[in-house]
Amino acid sequence: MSKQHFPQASILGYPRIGRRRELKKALEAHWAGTLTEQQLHERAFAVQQQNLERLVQLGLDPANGSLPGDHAYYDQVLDTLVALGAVPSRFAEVLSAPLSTADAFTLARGDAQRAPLEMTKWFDTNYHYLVPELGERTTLRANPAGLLENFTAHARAGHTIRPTLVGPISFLLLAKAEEGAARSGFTPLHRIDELVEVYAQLLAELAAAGVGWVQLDEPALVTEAGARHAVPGGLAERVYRQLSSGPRPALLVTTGYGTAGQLTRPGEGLGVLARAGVDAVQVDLVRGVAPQPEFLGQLQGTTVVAGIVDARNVWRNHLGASLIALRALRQAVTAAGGRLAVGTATSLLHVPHDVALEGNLPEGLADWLAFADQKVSEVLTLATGLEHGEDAIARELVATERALAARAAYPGTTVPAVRERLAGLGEQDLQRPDEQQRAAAQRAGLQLPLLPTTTIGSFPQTAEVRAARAAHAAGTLDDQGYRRFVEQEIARVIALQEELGLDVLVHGEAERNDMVQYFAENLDGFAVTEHGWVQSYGSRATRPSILFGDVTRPAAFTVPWISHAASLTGKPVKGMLTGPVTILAWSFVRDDVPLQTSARQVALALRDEIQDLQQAGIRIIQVDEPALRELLPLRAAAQPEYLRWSVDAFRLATGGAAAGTQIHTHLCYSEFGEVIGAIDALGADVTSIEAARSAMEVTADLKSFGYRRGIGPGVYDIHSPRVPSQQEIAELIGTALDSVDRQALWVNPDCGLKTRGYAETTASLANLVAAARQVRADQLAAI
Ligand code: MET
Ligand SMILES: [Zn+2]
Repeated sequence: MSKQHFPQASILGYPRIGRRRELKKALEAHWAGTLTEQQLHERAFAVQQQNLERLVQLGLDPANGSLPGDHAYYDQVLDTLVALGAVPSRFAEVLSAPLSTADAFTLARGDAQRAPLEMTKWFDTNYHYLVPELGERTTLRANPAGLLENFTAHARAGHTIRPTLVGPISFLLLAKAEEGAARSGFTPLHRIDELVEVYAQLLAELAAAGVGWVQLDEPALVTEAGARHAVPGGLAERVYRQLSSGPRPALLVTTGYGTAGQLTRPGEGLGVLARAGVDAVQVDLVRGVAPQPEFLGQLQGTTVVAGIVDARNVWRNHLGASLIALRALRQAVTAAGGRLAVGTATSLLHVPHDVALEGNLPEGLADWLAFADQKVSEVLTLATGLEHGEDAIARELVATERALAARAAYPGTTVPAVRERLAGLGEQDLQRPDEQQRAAAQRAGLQLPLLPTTTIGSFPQTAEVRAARAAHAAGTLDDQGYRRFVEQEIARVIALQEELGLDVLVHGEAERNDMVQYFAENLDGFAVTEHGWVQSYGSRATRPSILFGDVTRPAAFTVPWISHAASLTGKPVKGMLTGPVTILAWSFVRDDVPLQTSARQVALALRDEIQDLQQAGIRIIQVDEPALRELLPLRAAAQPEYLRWSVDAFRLATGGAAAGTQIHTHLCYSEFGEVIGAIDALGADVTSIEAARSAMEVTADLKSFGYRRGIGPGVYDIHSPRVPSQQEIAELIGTALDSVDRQALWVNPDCGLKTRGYAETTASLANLVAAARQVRADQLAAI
């Protein structure tokens, strides 16, 4: 069978939330009951249509399959689950295939009896997907209705979209074994043959309905043997041979987020898919390695889609360099019997819609940036350049060179004083006094009880708090009025904590819209956007800051709030900082200096802040690193180097703290097994860590690692409004005491409380304090 030619220019996916977050608003209105399901469908369709119209306006062909059909109300993994009819057994009582939109929301949000599907980060990004649950008998049944309806509706409006699904291998590798199923050694991948049948059926139905192209995303193909999501050798070939052989639309298989197959043989994985029969294969040239001619083999007319435009960062593409790379690749691909097309490295889901929406960026910055819409234009420009030569895109090439030169020459890009300070650092700057000395000084200075209780930092962000911050940002509340408001809020939170009887207090973080953006706003070298929203999960989006220059700290910025809190109580107040890795992980970072250089710069700014906090008399300082695990490279070979510099950045930030200053850190959002060594190497005196949902598993891991310093495994899950009982918390503390020395154990929630309401927060914390007191008394009695 001769292969279909994939269009010369396309993108793998586009932001789904809408230029003004229309989809978010519609979803939330629907969940709140003010929008019917029909109205939700209409609004969502309108958002999709607006996006498609925009893409056509930017130059994508509306008819040849270059328009992505990656719409999802909540998550693309969830939609794939729906299309496969893979209803998790624990929902089988209330849901059955074919699943409706309402059913999908039940899976995503849970119901009174059932917790929602687990959510976890999509590869090394800040996007969260819902984790499918599969057992030996989970039903699998093709459910093409949603895909077909969507395709047909858009076709009627003149847009031929390319329906997109997560591919079978990635779907199973990202799924988890159903509880109970895990015991017999079952893994979801055992179901691959049945699942491939279901995909084959879906493809057949799509083909019958006139769908021209389907995109199957197989990012798991970039992981390696031994990794968490490892793909067994030979599997991709077998699966795609089978999928290619039946009746089907033309197939594009994407492998974004790295290099498919073995890193040492770039191009081999691509060749395998090509020979298996798929029509087009996309490769990630940004995070991955360019295919080498000797590994490609015969491509048999396959289109190779060169993912050359970065879809995870916001910088303008260096068109000239890209064109050179594309030409070299075209030569290799053509020699191997393939064709070359141009695309993005991954879906543009990871970047905001449009730079043109921004009105308040620092001078010049807009011209250096490319959000989704600009990236679409870049893909089109590169495709034109590749086909018709440089002259055809001369204007764009010149504009790019000019922007890059202006960026390099901008005074904030390289700040000599920062570079000199970095160059002067040595190992001694990362070193704190030895542990025993620290422990003794802190014991004497802090006088904490056994099993000290504390919280992770933020208190509920009420509508009032958000309104005051918005009024201040809009200029309707002046600085003084705002300061007074935040100080009152701090006083309220301090009084509440005293009343509850917590041992180490926090100021509550009312002044922070977001734990990263607040730091970006107060450090030079970062810019914040107005409309730069990026989907994080479901209806939630974050607005990452943009790091564009060397980092400096114009003035102490947390000190006034923390000292105010400390002035109101006799108890220790914990200063609250966000760590260097997390600040970078949740921002768009520079592409002109190594990430570790930026991490050291941020660390120095935090080091100065810690100095100032100490000077103000603050004796406990927490440096949050919830994203430490998130940036861990997918490739094992790259992990040690990352862990070295990320740990060093934390140590640089905290290395100036005196022996008597207790440094805390906080980690959440992940499985920590793989990075326990790094957590230990951070050297924090106390580490609070998410643990309630995994029944304190992490404490056992820490024990077997030999971790000995303070540890606060979270004893209640703050992601749900449920109030844990005193008994339940006491039991969790008991479990933790099986692995943790009582002198080292702290009692705290899993994470910050800012998304919670006051009623449940107060009740939960009261139970937490009571439970700690109960166990404390038992322990003291046993001594
Ligand atoms: N200090 C922060 C808070 O309490 C830590 C959050 S970690 C995602 O909100
Ligand atoms: Zn947290």
